[in-house]
Amino acid sequence: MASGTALIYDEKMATHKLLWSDPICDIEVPERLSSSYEQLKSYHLVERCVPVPAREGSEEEILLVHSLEHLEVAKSTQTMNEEELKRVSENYDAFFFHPSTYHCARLAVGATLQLVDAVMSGEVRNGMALVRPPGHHSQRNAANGFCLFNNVAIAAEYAKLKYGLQRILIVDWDVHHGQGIQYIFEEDPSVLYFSWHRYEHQEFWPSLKESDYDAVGLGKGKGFNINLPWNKVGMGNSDYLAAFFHVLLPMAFEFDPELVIVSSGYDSGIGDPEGQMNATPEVFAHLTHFLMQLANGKLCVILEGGYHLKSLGESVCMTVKTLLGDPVPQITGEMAPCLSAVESIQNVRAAHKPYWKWLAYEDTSFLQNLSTKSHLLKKANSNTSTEHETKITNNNNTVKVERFLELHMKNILFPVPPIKTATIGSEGSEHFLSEHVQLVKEMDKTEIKSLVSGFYADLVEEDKILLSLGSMLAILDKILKKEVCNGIAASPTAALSAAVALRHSVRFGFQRVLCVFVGDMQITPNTEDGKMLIINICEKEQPGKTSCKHCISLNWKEDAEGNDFFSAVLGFILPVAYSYQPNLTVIAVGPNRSLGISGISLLVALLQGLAESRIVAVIEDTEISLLQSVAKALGGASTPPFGIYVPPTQEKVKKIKALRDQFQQEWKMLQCSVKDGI
Ligand SMILES: COCC(O)(O)CCCCCNCCCN
Ligand SMILES: [Zn+2]
Repeated sequence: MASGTALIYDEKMATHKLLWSDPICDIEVPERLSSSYEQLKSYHLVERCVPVPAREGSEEEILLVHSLEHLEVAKSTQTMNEEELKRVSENYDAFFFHPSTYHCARLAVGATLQLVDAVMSGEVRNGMALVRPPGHHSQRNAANGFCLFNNVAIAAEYAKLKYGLQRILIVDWDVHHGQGIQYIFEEDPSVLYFSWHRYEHQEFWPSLKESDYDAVGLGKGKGFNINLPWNKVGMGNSDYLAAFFHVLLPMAFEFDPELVIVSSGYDSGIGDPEGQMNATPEVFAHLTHFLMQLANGKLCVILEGGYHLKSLGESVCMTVKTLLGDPVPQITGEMAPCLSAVESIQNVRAAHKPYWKWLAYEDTSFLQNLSTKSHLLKKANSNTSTEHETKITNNNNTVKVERFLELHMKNILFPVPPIKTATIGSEGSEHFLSEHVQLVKEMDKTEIKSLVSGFYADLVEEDKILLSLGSMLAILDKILKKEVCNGIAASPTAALSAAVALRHSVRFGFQRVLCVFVGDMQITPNTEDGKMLIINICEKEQPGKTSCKHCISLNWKEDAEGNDFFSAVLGFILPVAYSYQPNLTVIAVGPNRSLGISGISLLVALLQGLAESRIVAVIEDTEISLLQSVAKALGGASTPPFGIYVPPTQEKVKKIKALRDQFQQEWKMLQCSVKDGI
């Protein structure tokens, strides 16, 4: 498994600039690149990356996507004077040429391809290319929206040709629709293109009908083009996360890409004049973290838009920090997607139902009365601004946004704990030690007894159990004191250890502890005070135990063939966990687990997006291979293979839907459809 993060930057790409006055293009300034790079330096992130030089993309590489005519026109501008440059620019929508534009655009293509090579060759695991001019609007025969050559589209064609790839995922989180990419791949089933974009019912540029949710691809490409339109401004962290949980991630895991390329525009971030959205920089750490679990971690992030320099710089730093494997910062804001976002999510899921196994049993009955429904929604949306809208209006005064960004940025980049994972060097633990893991000295018996005597003392009759509790507590203490990021403890009684860990953490002062317990949970601590949230994944209904807000049991028996657990992880566990906003996560695996190792490892990897990646794993000491796989997931040494994808059965989809209906008022990140009767 490759390691390391590439950073590709060449200051020559800052030469391209607007020579005349043009209120549309004047936001695409050279400082976008230089200030992002300076910000990375100021957070000491440049030195932690593997520097990879840019190069000029060759004409042949550019012709993978563009016409010879387009190339020739671009080439001819190098010797033009300002008058001629202005004239040729006027042939395009929102584009400007400078004498250096052609050279810069070739560097942008070359930088992107250098990143693809570095990742595909295994020289690095992932990386980011800071490039301009950007690419996702440019088309076979036209420049458009500040873009001359389509860097990301060329990269996908290049990767297919050079590495024989058959499944490439492009995620476009820029706030504009990358219509260029859509046109290039809309009949191509080997490239899955996902874009969200400000749309406002086709009001917002480029105001295309084909940017709406029902543009699903053409011919063999049907189902491989995903458009998620934002019909209101002010979308925030919860809307973006909901889009990942309920649309992109289930598609991505079913597609199982061999490479992930991000059209990484940050104009979808707070403060940006183009996007007018509310999402804060740390959301890009979460989005990046999710995509790192795909394609064995092979992830290429390519800069597109982003025009508020401070917001852009912070978001770039959040992205690179996460690519480097640092803990993911706590997400801020109310975890509740707005009505308009949920409506778009519901629409795009319905549009894609015919093309995806995970959507086979999607309830699209709302389409029947869509005519009245969408009319009602539009009417409702037009005269009543949702909470987001009001926020954005009073956010509009840039002073407030600037102030927010100043304050917000200070405390984001918290000190990274030096050690990632702690465990006890007890017998048998040598299997799951890896270079990231630090041995923690055992607690002595008296100390343990005092700690444990408070509760469950009667349960602790044997020394063996006492010792294992001591080990777990020694590890847990390191995490609670933030000396390490996460830890793993083997235990003869996982249920008891988990219960002790929960109680100890709450007594230590952690107010919201999430516990995901896989298997039979003999002891269920009292969760009335909301300081714990327990999700118990077990094979069968526990008699007489009904789920409540803070103690949910999810009956799931994994399919024999492979991993069908995605829909539960993505559609239920993560949305509930993100709604709860825990500041510590305990994942425990007891006897009679009903999940496979790959499902549990994927869950551990994804749960690292919570609580600044603070996780303690408590696992039955007989589960040697599970201990190894979870230790790898915690150490970040490798993304656990998530096994063979198996779509959920109708019965399981119904089970998730029933739980979602039961809890979506409490845990609002579960919402992915507009309830009947607006
Ligand atoms: C990859 O390009 C990055 C980008 O998507 O941010 C470019 C935005 C172009 C925005 C053009 N606005 C035209 C308004 C016309 N009334
Ligand atoms: Zn954009």
